[in-house]
Amino acid sequence: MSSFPIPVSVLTGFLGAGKTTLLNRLLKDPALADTAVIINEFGEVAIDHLLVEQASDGIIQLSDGCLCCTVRGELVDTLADLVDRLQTGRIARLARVIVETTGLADPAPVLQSIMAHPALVQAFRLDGVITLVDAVNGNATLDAHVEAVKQVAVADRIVLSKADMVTDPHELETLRVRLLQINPGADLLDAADTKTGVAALFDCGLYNPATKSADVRRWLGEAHDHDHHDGHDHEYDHGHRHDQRVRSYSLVHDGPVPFSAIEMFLDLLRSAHGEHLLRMKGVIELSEDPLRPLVIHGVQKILHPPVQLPSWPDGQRGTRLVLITLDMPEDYVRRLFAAFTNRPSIDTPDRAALENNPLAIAGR
Ligand SMILES: Nc1nc2c(ncn2[C@@H]2O[C@H](COP(=O)(O)OP(=O)(O)OP(=O)(O)O)[C@@H](O)[C@H]2O)c(=O)[nH]1
Repeated sequence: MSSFPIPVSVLTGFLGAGKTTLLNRLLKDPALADTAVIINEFGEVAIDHLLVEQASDGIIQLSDGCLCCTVRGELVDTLADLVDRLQTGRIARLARVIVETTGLADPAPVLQSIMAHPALVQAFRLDGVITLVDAVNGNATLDAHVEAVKQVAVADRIVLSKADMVTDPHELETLRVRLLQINPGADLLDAADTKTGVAALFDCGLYNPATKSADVRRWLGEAHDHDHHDGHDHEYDHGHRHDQRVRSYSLVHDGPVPFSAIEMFLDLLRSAHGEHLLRMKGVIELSEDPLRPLVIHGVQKILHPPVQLPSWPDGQRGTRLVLITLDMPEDYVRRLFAAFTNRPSIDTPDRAALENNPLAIAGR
C-alpha cells in the first residue's frame, strides 16, 4: 500500500554540481526504498546517466526496489503514469518520488507541473526543493545565469558540493554568505558531511499529512528575523547583478484575517506579479478558525492546496508570509497586504475599496 499524497522532492542544481553523485549515495539508504527517481531532461542537453538503462516502458526497476526513468517530455505524464501503475498493481509500493532536473533548468516549471495539475495534486505533494551548488564554480554560475539564482532562491535545502576542492576558505565563506543572502530560509548543508543524508534532505515538512505538521517553526523564525530589519535586510552591497533582483521578505500581521481577504490578496498578487513570485510560504490566522493555522505555499502563480494544522506550533498565533521574489516591487506588495489586513495607511485604499476596485493600488 502507498499512502497518498506521495511526497515529491525536486533535486536541482547547476550542470555537474553533483546531483547524480549525491543521489546515488542517498539511494543506498534503506530509508529511500520504494522511491521513484525521475530524471527530467530539458532542451538539447544529452545526458548519459549511469543510473538509467534503457527499458521498453521507460521505467526500470533498480536492484534496491527503486524505480528510475528519464523524461524528455512532460513530467506530468510520467507522474500520472506512476499513479496508474500503482492503482493497477503494476507497482507494489511507491513511498517517494525524486525529480532530478538537469543542468541550468529553471525549477519553477517543474514545481508548477506538480502543483498545478488537478489530478496530480491529489496524488502528490511537494516535499521540498534540494539545490546543489558547486563550491568551485558556484560564484561564477550565479553571476552568469539568473536560473542558477532562481534554483537557490526556491530551495528548502541548499547542498554545497566540491568544498573539498576549494583551497581558499575565504572563497568558500563568501559563497556561503551569498547563498544565504539569496535564500535566508534554506538550510545550508555540506555534501561531504555525513549528516547530509536522507533525514536532513527529505521530509522538509512543507506539510506532512502523516504527522499533521509543517515546518512552520522555521518559517516563523524567518519572518521574525525579517521583521526586525523592517524589510531592508537584503540590500546587497556586493554588486552581483542577479542576486540584487531576488529579494526575500516577510509580511506579518498580528491578528486574525478573514479567509476571503487572504484569498483576494493572493489572487491579486499572483495575477499582477505571478511570474515574479518565486516562492511563497506562510501561516495564516483565520478569523473563521483562529485556533487552527492555515498553511499555504506556492511557486509563481501556483498555490498548493492550503492545509490546516491542528494547532499552532509554539502556541504563537499570527499571520506570517515569507516571499522570495524576482524583480517585484516590494512596496506594492506591502501596501496590498496592509490594505487586506486593514492596516490604515494615508494614501492606500482599504480592503473595501480594493474589493470594489482591485486596481486602486498603483504600481502593478
Ligand atoms: N571532489 C568532488 N567531486 C565531486 C563532488 N560531487 C560531485 N563530484 C564530481 O563532479 C562530477 C559531476 O558530478 P555529477 O554527480 O555527475 O553532477 P550532476 O549535477 O549530476 O551533473 P549533470 O546531471 O550533468 O548536471 C563528477 O565527476 C563527480 O565525481 C564533491 O563533493 N567533491
